[in-house]
Amino acid sequence: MEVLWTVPLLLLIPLLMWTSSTFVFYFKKCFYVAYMMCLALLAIPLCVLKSGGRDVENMRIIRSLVRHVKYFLGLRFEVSGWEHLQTEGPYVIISNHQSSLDVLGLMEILPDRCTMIAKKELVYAGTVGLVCWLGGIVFINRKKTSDAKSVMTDAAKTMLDEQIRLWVFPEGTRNQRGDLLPFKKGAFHLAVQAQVPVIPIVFSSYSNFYLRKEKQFNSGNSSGLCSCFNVFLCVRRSSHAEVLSLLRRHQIEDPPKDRHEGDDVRRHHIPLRQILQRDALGLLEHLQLRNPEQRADAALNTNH
Ligand SMILES: CCCCCCCCCCCCCCCC(=O)SCCNC(=O)CCNC(=O)[C@H](O)C(C)(C)COP(=O)(O)OP(=O)(O)OC[C@H]1O[C@@H](n2cnc3c(N)ncnc32)[C@H](O)[C@@H]1OP(=O)(O)O
Ligand SMILES: CCCCCCCC/C=C\CCCCCCCC(=O)OC[C@@H](O)COP(=O)(O)O
Repeated sequence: MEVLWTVPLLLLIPLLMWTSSTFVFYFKKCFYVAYMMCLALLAIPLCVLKSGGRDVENMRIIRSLVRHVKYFLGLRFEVSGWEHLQTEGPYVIISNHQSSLDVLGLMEILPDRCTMIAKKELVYAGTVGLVCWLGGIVFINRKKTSDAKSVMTDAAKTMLDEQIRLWVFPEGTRNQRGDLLPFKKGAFHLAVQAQVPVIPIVFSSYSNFYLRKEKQFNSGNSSGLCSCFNVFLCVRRSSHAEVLSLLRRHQIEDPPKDRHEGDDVRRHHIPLRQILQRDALGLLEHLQLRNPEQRADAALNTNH
């Protein structure tokens, strides 16, 4: 009896996938969340066996478990600028944040001994939350600046003591408007306090295949094999000397002279944002030149 119901239901899914883009959107999103939850369930014992608990080394396991998920969603990555990540010691990575799908791009290039700063709510996300904790993710309470600041100050120390790299989304929230939100300052304080380089990474706009409001999660590729998901990652390493010279070039106040004065990093986010925008634009132009049919209109806008 149950079989009689199951068969048409199973047939209904491909039919809806074929006919309704909204269904495809929800199906892919649900699949993504459910599958990540299952992968996390698998990752938990592996992490505990490997490290006995919370440890940034667990990110290797998480990374290798997550990397194939893109194939199920029909996504593909193109990465440029790898060489800038091949740098010794700790650094802060900053990148734009469009969606929870960023996790896939992040895991694609995640360097060893690198973990993230995340909102504290994520730790309650079931098995995914537990895995985040096991992977050494630093959780902050965005509603309590003083708490978040002290957690990040501790993180600066841990970075140096344990040679850890930290990935921060300086916009502080997801943003799919095609531009960059004004940066929060924590990532730059972190870099100055730990005296480590900042490496900006730019994910090109997802708008040619993923639109949350319009409920679109397309394959977008006429070949029908998989969607053409071009995430161009522009990785540009900027040492403090570079940041400071940029500050000068933009005629922003004199740069701090040492790490204590360097605590005052209010001004750093401005040139770094420009770097992100300029690099993203450069890459989007490149994308458009190679694939003129693709939209580059969601380029990070330069009017900021
Ligand atoms: C198999 C497995 C499957 C499962 C798979 C697992 C997936 C595993 C991947 C997960 C991936 C996660 C991805 C998460 C993604 C997010 O959760 S994004 C949301 C969380 N991230 C962030 O919020 C970014 C970091 N936030 C910041 O840095 C913010 O600055 C803070 C610290 C929260 C404070 O924010 P705010 O108060 O709103 O604003 P802000 O203007 O920045 O700061 C206020 C003042 O504090 C000062 N300040 C800020 N920070 C500091 C500081 N550290 N020291 C001194 N002063 C500071 C500022 O300078 C400013 O003062 P003024 O200069 O204006 O005088
Ligand atoms: C008890 C169950 C709760 C279920 C919660 C669903 C958990 C999601 C599960 C699988 C997705 C895997 C990737 C998770 C990483 C999500 C990172 C993320 O995107 O966090 C949001 C944060 O950047 C900013 O949040 P807001 O834009 O300010 O809001």
